Amino acid sequence: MEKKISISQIKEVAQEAYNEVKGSTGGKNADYIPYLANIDTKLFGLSICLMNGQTINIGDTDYCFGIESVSKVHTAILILRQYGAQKVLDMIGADATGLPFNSIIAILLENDHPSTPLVNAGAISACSMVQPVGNSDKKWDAIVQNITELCGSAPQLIDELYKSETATNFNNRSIAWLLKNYNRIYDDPDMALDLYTRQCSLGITAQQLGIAAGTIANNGVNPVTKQTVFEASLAPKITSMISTVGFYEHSGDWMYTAGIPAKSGVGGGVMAVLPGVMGVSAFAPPLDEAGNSVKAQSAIKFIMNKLGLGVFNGDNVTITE
Ligand SMILES: NC(=O)CC[C@H](N)C(=O)O
Repeated sequence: MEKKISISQIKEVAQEAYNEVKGSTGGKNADYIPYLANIDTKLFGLSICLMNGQTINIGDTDYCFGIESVSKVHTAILILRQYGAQKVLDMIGADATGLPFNSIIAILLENDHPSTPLVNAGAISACSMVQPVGNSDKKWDAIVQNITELCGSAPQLIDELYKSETATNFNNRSIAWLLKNYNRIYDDPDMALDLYTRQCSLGITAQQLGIAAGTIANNGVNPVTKQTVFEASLAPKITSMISTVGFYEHSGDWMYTAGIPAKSGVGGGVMAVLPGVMGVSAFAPPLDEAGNSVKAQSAIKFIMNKLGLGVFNGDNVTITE
């Protein structure tokens, strides 16, 4: 069905979502990475990027927080750009795990397969695939360049977070070497792990993530810079991956209740993609038990439900002035 929504309606509903959710006290900061435990729990930002390049920003949308697992989406896009959809499917996979993001059992259950680039195992594997293989500095440049293009501006490494995470990432070290054992690491395992840890430690704002989500929603063309970042045919590939596993073991509940593919990070960021309509990002540090920001989920769900939007609704949505 045809559905028309005005920009002022979106602004109003976004403000309402923000006001509604702002005071909620549920969840708690990630504390297995010491840096994240100390971030102000009250920070809250909400950002929407429309296909005409207009952004709507409410609250702490300029605050630079740890991108963490949201970066898995960006680097999945990078390897899709470098290898194409079929190779990514063959070398990593595109399956849901139904298990926590750092699960080792998931690797064993999938018959040695990292499942998807959007859990820790597949993300470390993705970092190992980034070209040029064998050159850590150039791989890092490619990762940062790709994120910069998706967001329309550069992320900034949070050195303290990088150190904090490197000093405590024992589970991820096991994952990297287990994958090596199964021939699912395509470069040096320690290098792949370090690149993964570093990309998770990049600082990003909700506004930047909203624009990256908007770039995916806009079939690879950044709505703000107008740059074609990736081929349009890759957009449904990345969106399907986000919808199957973006919230880990809560992904099904999320799609059922909110109707929008979204990816979380333990830094409190969430990036959500409504193809052809908008990118939405929200940031607030306290997390639920699966590592997804409580306030970000509530705010995005509120917007979707109130506007009657969702990828499964079958509507042809037009945004009017
Ligand atoms: N879900 C997340 O954001 C996890 C990212 C974090 N760097 C980790 O590997 O544990």
